[in-house]
Amino acid sequence: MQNNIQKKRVRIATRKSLLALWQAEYVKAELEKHHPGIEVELLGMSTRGDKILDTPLAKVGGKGLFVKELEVAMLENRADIAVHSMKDVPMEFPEGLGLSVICPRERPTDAFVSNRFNTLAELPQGAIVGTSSLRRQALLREQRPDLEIHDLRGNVQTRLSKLDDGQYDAIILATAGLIRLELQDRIRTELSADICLPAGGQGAVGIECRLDDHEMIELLAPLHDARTAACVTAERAMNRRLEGGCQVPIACFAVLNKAEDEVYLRGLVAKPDGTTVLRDEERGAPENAEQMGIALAERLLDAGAQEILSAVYASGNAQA
Ligand SMILES: NCc1[nH]cc(CCC(=O)O)c1CC(=O)O
Repeated sequence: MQNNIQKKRVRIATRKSLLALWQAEYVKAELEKHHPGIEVELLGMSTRGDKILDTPLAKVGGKGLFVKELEVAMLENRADIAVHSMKDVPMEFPEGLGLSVICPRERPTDAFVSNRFNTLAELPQGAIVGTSSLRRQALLREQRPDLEIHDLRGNVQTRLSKLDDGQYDAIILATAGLIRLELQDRIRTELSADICLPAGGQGAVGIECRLDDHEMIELLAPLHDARTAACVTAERAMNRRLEGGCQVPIACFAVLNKAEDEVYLRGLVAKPDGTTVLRDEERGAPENAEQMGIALAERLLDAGAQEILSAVYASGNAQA
């Protein structure tokens, strides 16, 4: 195939939240940097996840709540690519679509955000903490069974304004989103991965496109970060084997060492009330990231994860 790229126009499908727009603008700027003269356009869209705001996220159901409408736009050729938070991207793609790029990861941790307290340990008995993620809920309860966890929906700004209204003593948000929106001043502490292991893909941005659009795949290639991709591949393989996404009490987080020859993957499956947290880990070469994720998932299943996940699904507290 020849190397001179013909395509000069790229339409990016994106959600309209400030965080989604930041991510789409980031991809636009990167494309413009690597391909001077290219024309990049943002196509803002609402997804079901954006529209249903009054129901706890874990009960809304349906995979890919935040991505489906963007995928339809690509399949109908109204858009060329979609930019996603990897945490929200389902394990399987519609036929003809796939991830072609994973961008360099932002900080992957969760952040403790409060107007009155500096750390989780400082919270008084029975304090109210806002989060809509079963993973965060379980891991907070593991540390502090006395806390009251209340649901918290909406985009990052909405969640912060609910905190400021006094509805919660503290809330937990992804550090990456706060940094991207220049809201890092709101972070009191970053929760360590030992306490609050991140969700698979957290902090990473991915680009989905039509798999037969070879010109687009070639255009996007310079945005790919192989190091982040190795980590996210291991995390997603674990999630896929557990059939879990970000709406079940599953966490997985991989790091690559400096020599770039070893991936260290940690995973867990928790009861939503935090009384049981099954943790395990795996190390291996980046080329084996996928197999590592599967192996870790299978050990967790053997250790009792199947039972925990079946109970979560049966209670209707998670999307299938
Ligand atoms: N589920 C919503 C979502 N998806 C991605 C991020 C943060 C950015 C990222 O992880 O890349 C957030 C908000 C949050 O969890 O605080």
